[in-house]
Parts: sequence; structure tokens; C-alpha cells
Amino acid sequence: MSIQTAPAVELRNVAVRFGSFTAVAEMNLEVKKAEFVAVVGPTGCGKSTILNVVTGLLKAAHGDVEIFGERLKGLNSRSGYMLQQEAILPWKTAEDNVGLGLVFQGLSKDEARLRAREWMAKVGLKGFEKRYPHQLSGGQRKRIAMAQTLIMEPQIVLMDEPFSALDVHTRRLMHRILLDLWQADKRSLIFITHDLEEAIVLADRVVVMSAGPGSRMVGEVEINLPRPRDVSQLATTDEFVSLYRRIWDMLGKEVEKSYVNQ
Ligand SMILES: Nc1ncnc2c1ncn2[C@@H]1O[C@H](COP(=O)(O)OP(=O)(O)OP(=O)(O)O)[C@@H](O)[C@H]1O
Repeated sequence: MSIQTAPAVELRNVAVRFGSFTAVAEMNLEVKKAEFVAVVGPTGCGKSTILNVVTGLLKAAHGDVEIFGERLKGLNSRSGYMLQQEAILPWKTAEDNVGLGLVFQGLSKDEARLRAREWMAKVGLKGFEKRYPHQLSGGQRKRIAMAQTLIMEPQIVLMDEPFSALDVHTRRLMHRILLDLWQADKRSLIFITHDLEEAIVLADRVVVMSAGPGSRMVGEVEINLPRPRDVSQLATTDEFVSLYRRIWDMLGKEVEKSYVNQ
């Protein structure tokens, strides 16, 4: 398969072990170019572990990890990672936090600042460039973290429960901002969440993982809801409810198992 047509990410029969503990036994996952995939699963099933495999931070004990058709060796330079806890430096202004990765890459501070200002506007934070993190709300800090990841223009964006700490209204706002940015400049995106509603609202496809240990993919459902999506209305539609039921049918069983295992 050529690099043009190969999936952005392909995991085949991937297992991950920590010593004698098999966290993930047999994971399959394919993410196409420009596709938005959400991964859901019970707590501790290995969702973050899978993202770490895609970044190259963790090595699979067996199985294949391919990025745009090439076997991943070492760190994945095409991926950008946004974590649940923001990597924001308290002594730097918002714009300098956003431009941090560019400075590490060798851009001058002034050039990085210029680019950072463009990204601050894209995430709706024009006018907040000189604020320090403690002068921003939780939602605004998330927008900084999102700009910090996207300014690097990774071909594969990895998000690990990025909005889980936010209240429901701010979360919805973040969904809108994320979908607008993704729609404008489609990149491959893997989004980890516990929240099935969030997964359906955002993604093209929802992948369900089984309860751990030894987890695997138990199913996937295409989310054929039209785009652009109205995140405030979507969850009340019949189509949404029917997708929710279908996925919960698989996920609910795994969540039950994880309670028993704990
Ligand atoms: N570095 C590590 N050493 C040992 N065990 C680990 C390590 N990292 C993760 N694990 C274990 O691997 C399993 C999967 O962890 P992981 O964090 O990937 O789950 P998760 O699905 O992301 O969990 P959550 O939904 O609670 O965030 C868990 O049982 C966890 O305790």
C-alpha cells in the first residue's frame, strides 16, 4: 500500500505488557487519513496505553504498529499529544505557552509569538495573549493546550480525555471549537473518552475496547451523522439515541465486567 492510501494509524494484534501484566492483549485499530476516531472503554482497559503505543512512547510486546504504511520505529514524529492535564508553564504568558513547541523546534521567540497569536485567535482567545495561566479559566487553559498541540501541525492528533475536568457547558464549547478546527483542516484524530455522548457528537467512528486486563477491540460503529454538527442539539435527535443504544449495548457489558474485576 502506498503512503498516500495507507491508513494514518494501523495497529494489528497489538499486545502491551508491563512486566508479567498484560494490559492489552490483542488490539486492532485503524484510523484513516482525516478520520476522527473516538475510543471508549471501561476504566483501566488500556486506552491511554494505546495512545502511548501510537506515539512510540511504549513499545508493543507483539503485533504491528504502522504509521502511514510504515512500521513505527522509535518516537512518532507525525503525532501531537494533548493530555488530560495541560502542559502549561505558569511563568509564561498564554502566547508564549502556545508557541513553546515552535521555540523548541528552533523558531525565534518573535516568529513563534506571531504564529501563536494566529492560533490564539483560532481558539477564540484573541485579546488574552499576555495573560498568565492563573489569569485564565479552566476552559481557556484547555484552549491554550489545544492551540499548543495544533500549532505544531501534527498529521495525527491524539487526545486523552482532554475535556473531562470541565463543566458541561464549557465542554460543549470545546466540542464546537475542536470540530470547527478539525473541519477546517482535517487531520487524523484519536480521541479517548469515558463519555459516550462526547464520542458520538465528535467522531466519524467509535471504537469500543473490552474490560482489562488483556483488553482488545470489541466493536466499532460508524457515526454517520451529517457534518457540520450542531453540538447543542445533536444529543436529542432519534439518530443519536439509536447510535447511543447500539454502542452502549457493547460498552455497558464491558463496564459491568470491569466492576466485577475490581
Ligand atoms: N507504567 C505502567 N506500569 C504498570 N502498569 C501500568 C502502567 N501503565 C498502565 N498500567 C496498567 O495498564 C492498564 C491500562 O492502563 P491505562 O492507563 O492505559 O487505562 P485507561 O483505559 O486509559 O484507564 P482510565 O480510563 O482509567 O484512564 C491498567 O491496569 C494500568 O494499571
